Amino acid sequence: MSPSKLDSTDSFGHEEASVSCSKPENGCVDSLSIFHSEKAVEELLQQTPVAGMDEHLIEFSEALRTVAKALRRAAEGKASAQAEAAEWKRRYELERTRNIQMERKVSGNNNCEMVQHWWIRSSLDNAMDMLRIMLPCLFFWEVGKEQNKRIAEARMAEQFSAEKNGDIDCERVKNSDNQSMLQNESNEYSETGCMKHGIWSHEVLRDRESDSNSNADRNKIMRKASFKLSWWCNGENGDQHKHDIVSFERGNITTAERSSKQISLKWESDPQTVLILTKPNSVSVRILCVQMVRWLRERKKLNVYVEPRVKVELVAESSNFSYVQTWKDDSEISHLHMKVDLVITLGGDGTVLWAASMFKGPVPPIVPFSLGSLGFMTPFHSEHFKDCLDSVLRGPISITLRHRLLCRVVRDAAKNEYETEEPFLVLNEVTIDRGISSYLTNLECYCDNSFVTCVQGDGLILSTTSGSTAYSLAAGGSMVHPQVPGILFTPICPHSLSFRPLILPEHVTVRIMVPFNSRSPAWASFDGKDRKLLAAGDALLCSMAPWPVPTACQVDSTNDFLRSIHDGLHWNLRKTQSFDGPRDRDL
Ligand SMILES: NC(=O)c1ccc[n+]([C@@H]2O[C@H](COP(=O)([O-])OP(=O)(O)OC[C@H]3O[C@@H](n4cnc5c(N)ncnc54)[C@H](O)[C@@H]3O)[C@@H](O)[C@H]2O)c1
Ligand SMILES: Nc1ncnc2c1ncn2[C@@H]1O[C@H](COP(=O)(O)OP(=O)(O)OP(=O)(O)O)[C@@H](O)[C@H]1O
Repeated sequence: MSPSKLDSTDSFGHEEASVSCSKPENGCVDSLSIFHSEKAVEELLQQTPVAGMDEHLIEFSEALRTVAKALRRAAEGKASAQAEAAEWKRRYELERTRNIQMERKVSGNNNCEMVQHWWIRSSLDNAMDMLRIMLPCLFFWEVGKEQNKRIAEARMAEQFSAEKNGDIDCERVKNSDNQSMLQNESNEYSETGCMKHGIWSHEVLRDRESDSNSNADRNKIMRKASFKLSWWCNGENGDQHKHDIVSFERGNITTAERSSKQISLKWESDPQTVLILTKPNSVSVRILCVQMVRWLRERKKLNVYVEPRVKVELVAESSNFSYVQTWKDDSEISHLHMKVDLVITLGGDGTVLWAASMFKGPVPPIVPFSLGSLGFMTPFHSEHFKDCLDSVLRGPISITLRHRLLCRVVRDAAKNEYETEEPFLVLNEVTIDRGISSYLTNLECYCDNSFVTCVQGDGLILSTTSGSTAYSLAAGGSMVHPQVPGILFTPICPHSLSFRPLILPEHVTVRIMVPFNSRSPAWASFDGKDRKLLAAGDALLCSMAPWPVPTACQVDSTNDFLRSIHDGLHWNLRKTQSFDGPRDRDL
């Protein structure tokens, strides 16, 4: 609408009402015309002799001003979203053209590494995913109403369900063979489709070494078992409507998605490949491993992977175990997550830590059997392994998504070269202590660049909530439900009476620095392993990793956690006071 049209409006502003209705054909208001309209409304209102008019007219003119302003803001927002979408589209087209050319080259050379091919497809997928995210955003801007948000959600669900049925999947050869998952965090988001109340994970994988005995099988396409995650609260429907953190429309602040939801894993195709990891030097573990491998292969017809050490043990037991698969060198471990549907651990908590440490990126669901002395993370009993595995393979199962910390050592000499040191992913904690030094450690601690404190004592533990029942607990930290996202900041023997432990939110980056005036260096260790020297000027950066460790629950994460602190630690165990004796009768 032009300003001149507005000039002809009568003094009651009737024509003004058409500002909000008048829209170009594409259904949205052009930002320039809105700007003019708003200006025109201002001018009109100034020209209008307000004095002497009744209150309704004044109210009406105020309302017009508000409407015009709101329309301008909406149009500006939409324009910026459109510009962003156009930029993504342009990048996508550019990448596609480049990749088609590269793909032609790759297909012309059969000896060329498939790695390259997968990487290209993965980049394409990333771009596609961005577009998929941007389009519903645009849709929100244009319509801007609750009801239409629901339509957009339904569209996204349809799209993912189409993928699930293979409409898009056939185009997607996912999970690049790129080993450096840690260097390309965005890969994580291209590997799973995300929905409001669930995640689907379904990938078509090219298995390069599915059967090392058969060359014919080398290029066989292997489909990893697909599953769906959904989360729910006790007594609440999983499809409940998501609340925004802040609702501007009604002026009410409501909380975001609750983090304490139970997560359930439902297989959408049958698991085919299982990796069994075992605690070394244990006779009971070895006996159980033999029985389990046999049962999984003969009864469940599953492919079984074990560590090279275990393969040697199994073949020594019987040559029939030659079907069991393993790897020859450690570099192959980085591909395991692409082949394995399920990991089974036979041991204690240390074996679960070991299993987690093998996956430097996404981790398949872990079923931990207890063959240790404590077992905070090992809820399954080995005597009933057939029933347990039957129900896990059938699904659905409750899982605990255990957060991990991503830790990087940054040397004073290489402050701007993070990639020079390989990062560590810890499931329990990273500990910075005085090692063999007899001096107090002196550590400067920062949280997102804000100074926290200086630790003077034996050291500091930065723990996950899963690790809260391990070393951090022994150092006086709180026990925290493993599904609570957060970083525990627990000093070890601080030489100060007031140094209480902290729990920091999950989104922060903690930086621990050994100051130049420190009398001695410090040592960092990761889940109790891999000690690294931190000299004066060196720092350790620690933040929440994007790849949690999913562990299967016996009942659910809360029940399992409470059972483990009751059974494992005898938490708050006290004889109940008897009924007889003195009473407070006056109250
Ligand atoms: N003073 C201490 O309590 C202390 C000292 C050093 C290390 N640790 C813990 O040991 C862990 C390494 O475990 P490991 O098995 O390789 O070494 P380990 O064999 O020395 O076992 C240490 C003990 O910690 C228990 N543990 C491990 N993770 C746990 C968890 N999340 N919750 C409750 N208990 C847990 C184990 O069950 C085991 O009993 C480290 O990550 C650290 O948390 C504890
Ligand atoms: N597959 C493995 N290869 C090498 N080391 C392993 C493996 N599994 C476990 N470990 C190591 O063996 C040690 C003991 O393992 P674990 O904690 O599972 O047994 P445990 O000490 O008997 O159990 P608990 O701690 O409950 O008493 C740990 O330090 C762990 O890192």
